[in-house]
Amino acid sequence: MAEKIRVVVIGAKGRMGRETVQAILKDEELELVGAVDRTLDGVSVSDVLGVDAGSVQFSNDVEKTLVETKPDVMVDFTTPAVMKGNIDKAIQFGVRPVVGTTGMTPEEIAAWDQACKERGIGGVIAPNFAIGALLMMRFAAEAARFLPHVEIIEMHHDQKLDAPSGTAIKTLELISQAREQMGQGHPNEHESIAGARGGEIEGMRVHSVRLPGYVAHQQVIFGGLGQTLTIRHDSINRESFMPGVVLSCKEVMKYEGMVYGLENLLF
Ligand SMILES: NC(=O)C1=CN([C@@H]2O[C@H](COP(=O)(O)OP(=O)(O)OC[C@H]3O[C@@H](n4cnc5c(N)ncnc54)[C@H](O)[C@@H]3O)[C@@H](O)[C@H]2O)C=CC1
Ligand SMILES: O=C(O)C1=N[C@H](C(=O)O)C[C@H](O)C1
Repeated sequence: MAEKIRVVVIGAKGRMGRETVQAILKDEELELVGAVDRTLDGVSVSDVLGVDAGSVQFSNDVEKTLVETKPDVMVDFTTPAVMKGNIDKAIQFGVRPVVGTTGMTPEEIAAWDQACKERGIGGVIAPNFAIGALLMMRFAAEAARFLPHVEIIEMHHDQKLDAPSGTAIKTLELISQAREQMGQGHPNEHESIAGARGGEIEGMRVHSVRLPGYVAHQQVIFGGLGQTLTIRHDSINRESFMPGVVLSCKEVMKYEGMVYGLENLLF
């Protein structure tokens, strides 16, 4: 049998991290060799997460974990503030980053792409790993060719740090590539409450809702003459992201450079 792909998970005690640990443990081609989270050091992953992770212990030190466990792949589900340093370290040690954490700039992605190529390794940055969300983005880009007036409402749990979501930003990027540059709405519109019209990317408005009860949801709403079209995706739990995470851990072994968007590995 081929050697397993060795994976460490950073942010392993978080909502996405613990789901990822379980998905890796279930997959026959992947091996969990390390788990990192902020406050945990030398504590059994099995004990903390209630799974059978063998002898793998938590560490609170990304660099030490990368050096000692020599993984092929580092999966990051942490925070916008710490994810960047983790990607830099992974590339420095020749470990392929698979990043779900949102909140990076196009310039940073371009620099990591260059660094991965220089190191001869692949990387994945995926604002959303759920196949339904990728299809939503694809259909939205297609719809924008015919109905170019568009706004997004994204809805997430109230513990999310970044707004708008990485998925909303990626959707608007894909739409702006698909439609002609244009203005939207009334040129003289005025907000009597600041922020009422949401954020703006290339003339398109995005509205972020944060409430308990939500997981991850997005509506892309198009308006045309006498009609509207709404494309909606709902992640009703975090298992929805796992096939994409597992696929990325495998595909990232096969190329060089940083891929931004799982659609580039799927479609
Ligand atoms: N790409 C995708 O499909 C998805 C992406 N996300 C993104 O993933 C990120 C994480 O989301 P959640 O799991 O919901 O957050 P969370 O808050 O539940 O988990 C983050 C974890 O990172 C740990 N952490 C923070 N600083 C750390 C450090 N310096 N070193 C090691 N660990 C550290 C925290 O202790 C926590 O356990 C967010 O940016 C979110 O937007 C979430 C869901 C899906
Ligand atoms: O924080 C989350 O939960 C999610 N974050 C990602 C994003 O910002 O788009 C992906 C998904 O929406 C869940």
